Amino acid sequence: MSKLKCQVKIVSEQVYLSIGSNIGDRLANLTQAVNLLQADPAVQVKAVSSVYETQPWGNLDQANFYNIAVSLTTALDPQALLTLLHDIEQAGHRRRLKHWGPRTIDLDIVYWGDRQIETPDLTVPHPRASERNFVLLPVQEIAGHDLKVKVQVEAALQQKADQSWIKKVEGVTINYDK
Ligand SMILES: Nc1ncnc2c1ncn2[C@@H]1O[C@H](COP(=O)(O)OP(=O)(O)OP(=O)(O)O)[C@@H](O)[C@H]1O
Ligand SMILES: Nc1nc2c(c(=O)[nH]1)N=C(CO)CN2
Repeated sequence: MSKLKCQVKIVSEQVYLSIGSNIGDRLANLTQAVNLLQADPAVQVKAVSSVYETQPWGNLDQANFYNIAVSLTTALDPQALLTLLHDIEQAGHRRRLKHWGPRTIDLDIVYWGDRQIETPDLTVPHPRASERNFVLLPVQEIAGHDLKVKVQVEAALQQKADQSWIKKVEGVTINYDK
């Protein structure tokens, strides 16, 4: 009798990232980050939102951002994904100079399915996501049939906590290697 080979790949629930840039070529910085995510064999990018130009949040005295949301599944655990995000920030020459200050690239984990994660260096859902239009609106765009995320985002938007402006950049998309 021939042996039946069965390959099981364990993937996560849907993970949502928020990615932002306000130094240098913002579109190129975002595109590089998505390509580096997709290049990791343990990551499968599922959707990328439109590119949004957004008013700086928290520290108004800096250039406008480009922001996107990305959904993905991954075989990495949360800590390992955070390490990958930090590696991608380093590849994008991210400098940690000022709290909520200008940056070439910034990647945050917004939601991980409906999991609550609390470790010394990782809190999910992201503790400030619900206060940020630049996170909520791009995530809402790609939530699709993900009802749990849709409900969370809509509840946060109804609170209207964030008055800052956000607008879609027309005619621009993130081109990544699918
Ligand atoms: N959900 C999360 N996603 C990404 N980083 C997180 C998260 N929760 C906690 N952290 C921790 O936050 C640290 C600081 O992150 P970072 O310098 O990008 O903050 P920030 O983007 O300036 O501010 P904010 O956290 O308000 O977006 C990271 O090194 C990471 O350990
Ligand atoms: N518009 C906008 N403002 C911000 C952003 C960002 O990505 N977009 N990131 C911050 C720190 O995470 C602080 N402020």
